[in-house]
Amino acid sequence: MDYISTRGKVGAIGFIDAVMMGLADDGGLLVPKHIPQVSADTLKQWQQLSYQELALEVFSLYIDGEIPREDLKQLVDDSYGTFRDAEVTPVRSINNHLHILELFHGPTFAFKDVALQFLGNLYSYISRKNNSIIHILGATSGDTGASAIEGVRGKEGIRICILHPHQKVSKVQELQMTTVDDANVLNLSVEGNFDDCQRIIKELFADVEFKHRYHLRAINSINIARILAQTVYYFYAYFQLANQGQAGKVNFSVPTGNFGDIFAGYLAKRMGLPIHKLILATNENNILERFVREGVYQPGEFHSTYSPSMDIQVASNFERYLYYLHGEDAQAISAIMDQYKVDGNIVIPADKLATVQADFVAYGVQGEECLRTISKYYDSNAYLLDPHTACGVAAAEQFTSEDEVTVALSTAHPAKFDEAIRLVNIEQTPPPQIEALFDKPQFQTLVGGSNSEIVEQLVKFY
Ligand SMILES: Cc1ncc(COP(=O)(O)O)c(C=O)c1O
Ligand SMILES: N[C@@H](CCOP(=O)(O)O)C(=O)O
Repeated sequence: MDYISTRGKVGAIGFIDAVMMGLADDGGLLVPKHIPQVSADTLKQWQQLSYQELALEVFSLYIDGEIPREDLKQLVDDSYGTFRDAEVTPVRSINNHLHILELFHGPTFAFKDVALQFLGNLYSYISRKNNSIIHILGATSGDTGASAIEGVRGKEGIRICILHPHQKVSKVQELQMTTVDDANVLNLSVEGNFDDCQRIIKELFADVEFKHRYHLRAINSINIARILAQTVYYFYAYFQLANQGQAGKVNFSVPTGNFGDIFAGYLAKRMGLPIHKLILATNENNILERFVREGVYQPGEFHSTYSPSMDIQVASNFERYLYYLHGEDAQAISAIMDQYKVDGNIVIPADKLATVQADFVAYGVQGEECLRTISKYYDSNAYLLDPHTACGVAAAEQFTSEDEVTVALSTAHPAKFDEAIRLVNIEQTPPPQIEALFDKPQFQTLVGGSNSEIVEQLVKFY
């Protein structure tokens, strides 16, 4: 399988090179040259597979023999052996129309573990096999950082530096990252918001000489491996419903920030999974909702919300979608992204907007509605939603017709966001792993938001 850049200036490279490159060297994002197609017969065969078996099949399509199957199987088994639920990503039925896909049974209680347990092990594998130096640089609004650190802490040959926005992540998220005392981990708490952190790391990755000199590798969803791993649970959830006799139209509702998780759903659909609607849910940071409704992509004012991990204006994976929206025309994307730097917005014509609106429906959830949704499902079903999941569930309510069911992706455990849960007067007992964090010392360095300050820290660390 070959990978190419959305901007057309990185030629066909293999899977491992794509993982190691992270952000494409021309500033674009890597995508598979051809999206593998899964036939109806294959879907039928896959329906009975365990999560691990299914992941092995999906990864094999994209890795295409570059990693021997036995090794890949071991990577998959190691990655999902750390999950607390035997099904890895189980589906819970709430009512006849709503099912919750629980993606938070990994070590850090967020959906990021599904991809980052795998990517951590993959980096370790590549480092051992190819003697490669792995210096991970990532930005987080709270969950990716904790999960990536957990995936590689203490691993030989790997160092990881994570930038998080100072005091803009939940207490549990902060503790999960900063109580790790392994010498290969550096946490930088940056004055600014997540978009600032993400902009800094992208600028450093775009400086190809710097990136190569310091062997910088990505763990954010700019890395194509993240997206591929996240497609697996769309298939798995669909099969779980099919196995329960659920025929008919199946939607997925996805709380969205960086457009990574919902892009994985889009990819699964393009591979042949018969997803009906892809419902895009945002919080007040609703750039993507506005794009789907109006065809204008324009960062707006930053809001701190009850769902802080989705407090994102500049959505990394949007460029991957634009690439498919423009018929895989890398020249067009290169021109659009150059013009975006000048204009600060992207406006698509009416025919393309019609395609967008066929691909997605979107709903922006305000804070009060998010909290109301948490209370509602707690009272009616004794089910506690985290605030990100609540956005997805509120959006599912808007778009699920009588003849449809919606799978709402539950992207985090509510114990990670107790600040919001307390506002609706719900007392939760945190899992012991989370409770234990409060007794541990923290390790982090507070830095200003300038690139030079970050570079100074990185050069010392790597
Ligand atoms: C808990 C949670 N939900 C939803 C999202 C949104 O996912 P994505 O950025 O892939 O759109 C994130 C992170 O971005 C998250 O941490
Ligand atoms: N919500 C994310 C933001 C980074 O997104 P990613 O999917 O590109 O890693 C987080 O929790 O850090």
